Amino acid sequence: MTRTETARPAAAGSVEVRDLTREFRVRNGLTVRRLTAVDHMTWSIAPGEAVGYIGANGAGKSTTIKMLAGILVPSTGEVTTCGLRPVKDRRRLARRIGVVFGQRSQLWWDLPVRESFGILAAIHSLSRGQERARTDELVETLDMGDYLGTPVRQLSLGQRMRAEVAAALLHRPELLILDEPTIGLDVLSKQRLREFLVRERAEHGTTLLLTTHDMGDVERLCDRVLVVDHGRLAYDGTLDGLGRTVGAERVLIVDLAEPHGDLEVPGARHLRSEGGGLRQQLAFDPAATTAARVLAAVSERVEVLDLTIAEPDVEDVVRRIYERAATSTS
Ligand SMILES: Nc1ncnc2c1ncn2[C@@H]1O[C@H](COP(=O)(O)OP(=O)(O)OP(=O)(O)O)[C@@H](O)[C@H]1O
Repeated sequence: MTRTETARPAAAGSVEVRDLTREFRVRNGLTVRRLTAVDHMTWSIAPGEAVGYIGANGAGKSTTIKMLAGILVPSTGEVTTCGLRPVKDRRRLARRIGVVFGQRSQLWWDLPVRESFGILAAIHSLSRGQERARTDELVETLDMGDYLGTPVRQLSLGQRMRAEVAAALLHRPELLILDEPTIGLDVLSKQRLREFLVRERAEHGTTLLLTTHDMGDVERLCDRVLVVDHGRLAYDGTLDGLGRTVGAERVLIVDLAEPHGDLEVPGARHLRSEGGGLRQQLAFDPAATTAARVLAAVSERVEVLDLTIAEPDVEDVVRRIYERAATSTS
């Protein structure tokens, strides 16, 4: 937290969800059926935590987030965001949270980025001085100087996402909610955005809640993971714990100097070979061994020119959780 900031209230950035349910009426021809998108969920997030909210397509993530932000009304149950009732206190809440929906822009499409920031600063009643100081800080850390004068519609996806995140953080919210912040970004843009978010949290103690299908986001940014499955909470804990719970594997991909038959090394499972054995993939359980140990074992046998470590895919992890849930209830 910076020295210039005023003390934050006790509930700063917290979220509390109790028995939260949201149903939709879905029309199919002449029939209307009820769909439970969020199903009696109970969990909370403490001030300053960084939480990944993950689950398969249609699991109920966006619906939950919309209720936290006051965009959707719960069917039953309770939600408290930063100590406020999101729908009733929506305007007060808007001053205390920042929301980025990857697919939807909060910027003015035809205006230069700088002007969008100016409008948002006015909406949040920032003084000229506050606006300038905060914009300068965000422009520098997010490296946006080159396109501040460019209309939003002309920005690349990576540039626009940086501008979206800056827009959401302009008023220095206690809670930042990001829905798929890195979707469609190239590796460098993802890395930049993640580094920025890590720094922002460290400096301002901002609570972070993000939905993502990219395990890298969760790994780099989150202390805790909530997994949602068909509107219900399926897991609450650390990412390591999640990997252990479902036995999520990582994959070491090695490029060899010479073609070689399928590599068999202790602690790893040969997945596939390509290029006549020049590139090989080995799966390993990060709870049981490390990438360094597997690589050392490979290097004893062959000369390695290059390597990559593939993270477990979030969909894969989530699928495994469903499989476990299905077998434990059958
Ligand atoms: N306005 C709506 N009307 C009817 N059904 C809806 C509405 N919004 C969401 N749903 C349904 O609710 C369920 C949960 O949707 P939601 O968008 O919350 O999922 P999600 O986990 O965010 O998925 P994704 O990862 O694809 O974004 C889905 O079956 C979806 O079709």
